[in-house]
Amino acid sequence: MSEAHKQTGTAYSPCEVKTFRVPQDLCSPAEKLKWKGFELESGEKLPQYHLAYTTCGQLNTERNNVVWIFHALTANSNPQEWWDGLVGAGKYFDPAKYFIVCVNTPGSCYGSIGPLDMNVATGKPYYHDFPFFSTRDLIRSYQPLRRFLGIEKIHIGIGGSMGGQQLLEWSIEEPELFEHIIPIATNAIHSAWGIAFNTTQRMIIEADGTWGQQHPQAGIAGMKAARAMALISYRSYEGYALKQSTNNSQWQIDNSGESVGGAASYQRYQGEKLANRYNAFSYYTLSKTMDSHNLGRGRGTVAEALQLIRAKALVIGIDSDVLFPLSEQQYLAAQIPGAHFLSISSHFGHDGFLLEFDTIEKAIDSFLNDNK
Ligand SMILES: CC(=O)SCCNC(=O)CCNC(=O)[C@H](O)C(C)(C)COP(=O)(O)OP(=O)(O)OC[C@H]1O[C@@H](n2cnc3c(N)ncnc32)[C@H](O)[C@@H]1OP(=O)(O)O
Ligand SMILES: N[C@@H](CCO)C(=O)O
Repeated sequence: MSEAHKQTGTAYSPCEVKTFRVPQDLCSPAEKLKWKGFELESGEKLPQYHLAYTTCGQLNTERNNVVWIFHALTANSNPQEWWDGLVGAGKYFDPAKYFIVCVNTPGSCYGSIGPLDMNVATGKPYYHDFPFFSTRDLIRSYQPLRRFLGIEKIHIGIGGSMGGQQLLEWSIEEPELFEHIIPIATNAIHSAWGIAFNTTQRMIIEADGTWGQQHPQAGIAGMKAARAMALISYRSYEGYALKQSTNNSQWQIDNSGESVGGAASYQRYQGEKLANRYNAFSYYTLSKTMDSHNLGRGRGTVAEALQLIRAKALVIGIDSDVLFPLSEQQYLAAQIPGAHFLSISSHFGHDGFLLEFDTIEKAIDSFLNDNK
């Protein structure tokens, strides 16, 4: 454990976003001495990398109050911003009780090593040459941070979608680390259907004439269209009908025949909304990370890999999720020893894991009480 984390105070500590640099911040001289670069599954070696991470609350003296939250495709390391119904003062994951940790995924644009960072080998930003991180590489990059934070056990690991993929990888890589895991709307291996959606998004970005440029805004129009297309897989027919229908009296078309308002403007707005906070390079590379997800790679079969999990597991699915359908979570629960399965009813489809706070909170609470 690092000197900085030997002091375990009891005072409430709000969320703080920090940067962990490897090898500079490796916690022991022995670890520093052993450092020969971070080897990715691809064989590429990074001489250094950094992670943006958020901690909320404090590690208690027994070191048994850790909640590690994994974010999905486009979020950042602060779950108070995107899981505000579950994380924060007075919420289920209250920093007064738990030491909450969340790391921004490498490849993202929210502080961890990403495509707009400088490549030390060239002195220029990586852009298209950003090294490919698999989901397994992501969790391996978090391991030195865990040691730095003095964490030997994680009481609860939780994450949805790509966050759940990382959680499952880590639960297999270090089976004794997690006491409880709650993978939500996720899978054991990324499906042909999911890869088809992600590949199509990349094709849309590639079709943007600016994509070949070495510029932070390259491919941004493509990314807007890709996001709008992907949103259809993140939501559901019912969700659109509920929120975006234009009834006959309100329905209008402009002179070119384009619908005004409703789903048409919603799709455009959502593309713009992402473009205001993200870049096409991160979106492109992280979609490939998601496609690489395969718990069985190098471990026999997917089923054999899942059977290595030792944590108590609650697997949650969302009944209207067309991207990660319930059959994927039913499979996880059938293979993880002793796992429980719960289907949540929601109109929000896959994105329900970011929106159905009350139901998710009740499910977590009852699971933890039953598994004390
Ligand atoms: C640094 C960061 O910001 S990271 C945190 C944010 N992002 C993440 O965590 C990533 C994961 N989150 C998400 O994917 C999304 O935020 C979700 C799924 C949680 C919710 O999606 P949202 O877009 O917020 O919700 P929703 O689909 O209801 O859309 C609401 C927005 O669309 C707008 N909107 C709704 N209908 C329409 C329409 N017909 N036409 C135009 N705009 C519309 C609303 O005004 C609202 O705009 P606002 O976000 O600027 O206030
Ligand atoms: N809305 C989610 C989609 C993938 O789970 C995100 O942007 O992270």
